[in-house]
Amino acid sequence: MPIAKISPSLLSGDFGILAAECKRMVSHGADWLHMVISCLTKHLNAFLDCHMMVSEPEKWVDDFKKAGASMYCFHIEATKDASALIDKIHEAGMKAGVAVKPKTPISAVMDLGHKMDMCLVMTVEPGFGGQRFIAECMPKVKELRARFPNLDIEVDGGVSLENIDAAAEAGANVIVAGTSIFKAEDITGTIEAFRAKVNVEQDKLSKESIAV
Ligand SMILES: O=C(CO)[C@H](O)[C@H](O)COP(=O)(O)O
Repeated sequence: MPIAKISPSLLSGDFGILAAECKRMVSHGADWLHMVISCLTKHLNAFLDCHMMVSEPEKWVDDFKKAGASMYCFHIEATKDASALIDKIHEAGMKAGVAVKPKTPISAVMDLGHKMDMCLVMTVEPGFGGQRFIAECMPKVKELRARFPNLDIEVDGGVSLENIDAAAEAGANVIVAGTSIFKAEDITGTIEAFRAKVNVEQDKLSKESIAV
């Protein structure tokens, strides 16, 4: 049962982020959650980016904070008041991420651009690893990056060496990868290739914004 993915990211320093996939954990109850996240924080000094693929994301904020989560990323489709939920997450002392499913227009989160710490643009339907990267989501990343040059933008789902160029060129700077990392012959080399591509594109974007 995969519960954590390594995400090479600009946010992350040398270790990468551990993006906990919280749908399965939540289904096992709060004790299981505390066990897994507390255990990770005990043994790893990593930024814990928790992607909450759950309904009623408001319910889990305090439990995740207690367990040691660094970022609480909820789905825009799962809440009626995203702005209030971001406030609640910040008050609890975590960073707030907002995830958008492939069919949800990016306009759904544009008003939150100055408030959220990260936007996760899903590149597969949430559910399971090993799906095909949906390249049609890249214009959403591009639009978000054009409007918010300093926002962390994450992509998650089917990301691999074949499509990292498209994601990085669109402006994504936080990469979640499961299959392409864990099935790679050279895991370190694959993470380094992701990181290098993201860094090159982020440098280009920051030079462009200075020039404007
Ligand atoms: O969150 C997920 C789907 O909901 C997966 O974990 C995500 O798609 C990453 O896995 P892979 O890189 O194998 O696609």
